Formats: sequence, structure tokens, C-alpha cells
Amino acid sequence: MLELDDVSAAYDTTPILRDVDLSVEEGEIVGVMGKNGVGKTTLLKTVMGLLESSEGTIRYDGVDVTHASADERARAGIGYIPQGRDVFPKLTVEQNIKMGETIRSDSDETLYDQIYDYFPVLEERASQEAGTLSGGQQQMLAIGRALVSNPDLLLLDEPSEGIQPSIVDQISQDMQTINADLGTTILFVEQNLGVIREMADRCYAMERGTVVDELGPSTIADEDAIAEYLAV
Ligand SMILES: Nc1ncnc2c1ncn2[C@@H]1O[C@H](COP(=O)(O)OP(=O)(O)OP(=O)(O)O)[C@@H](O)[C@H]1O
Repeated sequence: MLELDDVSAAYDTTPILRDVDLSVEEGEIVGVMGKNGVGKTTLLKTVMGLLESSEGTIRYDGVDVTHASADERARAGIGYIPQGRDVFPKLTVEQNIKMGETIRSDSDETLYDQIYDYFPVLEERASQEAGTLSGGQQQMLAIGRALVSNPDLLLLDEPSEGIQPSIVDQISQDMQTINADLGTTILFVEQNLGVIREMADRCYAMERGTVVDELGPSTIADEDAIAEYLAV
């Protein structure tokens, strides 16, 4: 479904990603782990088209999207949940979700029911300003806003950041349920060992802007093996 072949990217003249090779099959939940500053967010921005790659090829659903805009990628079915959630604090919960609706024409009202089934707190607080929600609730809102555009591939940037552990567990389980129910493929980046072990079918490790290892289910289960890529 998604294939990166030798992808590099830079902020102005500062190279960040170097020769990244990575693939995600339809229906998978794939994690990318790595310490602070290795380039995880930059990777997701490059897949989303918010940062143009300087070299390499990005294919989505068999189509070369390397030079497609972020809008085009969103309309093709890629959803993005940025680090820090980026909800609109002065808009209500419902208005925030509606913002996601405009992206794709096959978004429909039944998706609201599904989102409210997954995250009942969003229905309870539908008319409340998003800025008044807790961090965990804002993360749920950001997920809901992305889901309402009916994405086929969801890019999720550090869902656990700044959220209390019990809610982190719940969100990890919710993402697995969404993956199973809706068939949404998920590529997420994380530093939280527990989230990686809970959510990922398979995982890539990044160091200094590039992918250095790929870990299957048995290695993900080995805490020491993945801690190596996360220890500060
Ligand atoms: N807009 C920017 N302009 C210039 N450099 C940037 C910009 N954003 C990030 N960087 C740099 O790019 C490198 C990779 O940052 P990135 O945010 O992708 O890492 P990360 O692995 O997601 O880290 P974190 O876990 O802290 O979010 C860092 O050295 C960072 O300082």
C-alpha cells in the first residue's frame, strides 16, 4: 500500500532523512521507533507531502505520489494525525470533527456514529470547546477528525505524548479496533515502548535520519531488543 524507496528529505539545506526504505502492506499496523530527533516526524511529513522529498520515490496504492501535494495525498486516502494533535481549541468538538469531513467525497454521516462509538466522550462533549479537553481526549478528537475523512492509510505521530498511561493503553487498543473494524492501515511513530509492543504488527527502527532495522513480532516482544533503539 505504501512504499518508500531511498527517500531523502531536508529542511531548507539541512538534510534530515537519508535513503529511507520502508513499506506498509494493506491492513497492517506498522510502527517506527527511534529516539528524540532521529527524524520520525519528518518521515511522516514527507509521506504526507508536507515536506517534499529531495530524492527517492514514494508510492501509494501503486501510484507514484512523490511529487503529489498534501491535498492530493489526502484525497487519495492518506490521513494524518500530527504530533501534539493540533485541534482547533476555540472550535467545538463537533466542529473540529467536521473540519476533517471536507477532505474526501466518500466521507459520510455514518462515520460520525462510528467515531462516537469508539470515543463516547466526544459525543458527550460535542458542543464543548476542544481547548477544554484533556490531552487524551484531544488525541481521541484528532483521531476522530482524521477518521471522518474515511482514510485508507492513517499516519499517527506519537499518540502517547503528554497523555496519562491508562489513556495511552486505551488509545492503543482503540487503534487496533479501528484497524480490525474499518480495515484502516496504520503507520505510527513512537518512543513509548509499551505502545509499540501493544500496537505494532511489525516495526522499523530509525537512527540519524534513516531506517537501521526492521523488527518482526517476536523481536517486538523482546523488550531489550527494542529498548536499544529507544533508551535516551
Ligand atoms: N522545521 C524544521 N526546520 C529545521 N529543522 C527541523 C525542523 N523540524 C525538525 N527539525 C530537525 O530535524 C531533526 C528531526 O526532527 P523530527 O522532529 O523529525 O524528529 P523526531 O524523531 O520526530 O523527534 P521527536 O521524537 O522529538 O519528535 C531534528 O534535528 C530537528 O531539530
